[in-house]
Amino acid sequence: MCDELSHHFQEIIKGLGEDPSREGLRDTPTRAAKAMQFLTRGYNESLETLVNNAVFTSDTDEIVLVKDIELYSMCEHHMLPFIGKCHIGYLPDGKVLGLSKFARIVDMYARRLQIQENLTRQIAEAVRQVTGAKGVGVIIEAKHMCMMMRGVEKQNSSMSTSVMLGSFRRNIETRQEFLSLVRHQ
Ligand SMILES: Nc1nc2c(ncn2[C@@H]2O[C@H](COP(=O)(O)OP(=O)(O)OP(=O)(O)O)[C@@H](O)[C@H]2O)c(=O)[nH]1
Ligand SMILES: [Zn+2]
Repeated sequence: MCDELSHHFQEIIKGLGEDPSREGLRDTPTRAAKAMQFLTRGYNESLETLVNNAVFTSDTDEIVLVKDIELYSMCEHHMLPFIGKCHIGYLPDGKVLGLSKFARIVDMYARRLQIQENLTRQIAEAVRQVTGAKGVGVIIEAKHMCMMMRGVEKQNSSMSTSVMLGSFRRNIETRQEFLSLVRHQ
């Protein structure tokens, strides 16, 4: 797989009019193939393995918030990075998830070719599936290199996306509490 990717990167380098045999580029196809595999390693992960049964019984009945989880993803339109942070809140229903697992879930979906809206939904649905929570809210704020380095070249705009499930969707007070926790905590 890496060999095949590496071959394609060599062709890309040639297509750009560069000489893939010059010293600085000699190992670049292999490096680039490895880097790209790293950046999309989420395809090789599964929710079950990642969670590793780290779901614990708890009678907490307040919103749990995990804020400012940094994320690095690749837009599926240009294969350029988008970079930002993710906030996840949930209202447990007898079970809580190991803290680190939220960041692992974010990475599993972020490390793929993505659009931000789908990424947000996939994270929310995974958290709901794993915890059986009464409600889940996910917000992502990100900057897209395809809008900054090329195209419209806007350096200061960012995109916010959110997905609210269960009580976060139905109950305005729960949703407001989540939003104010994200803003103020
Ligand atoms: N909704 C959404 N759009 C995205 C995301 N990442 C990139 N895009 C957009 O995908 C669109 C692709 O538009 P096209 O017109 O097909 O491609 P393009 O000619 O390269 O577009 P420009 O970026 O406007 O130059 C652009 O508007 C991008 O800004 C994302 O995560 N969500
Ligand atoms: Zn893009």
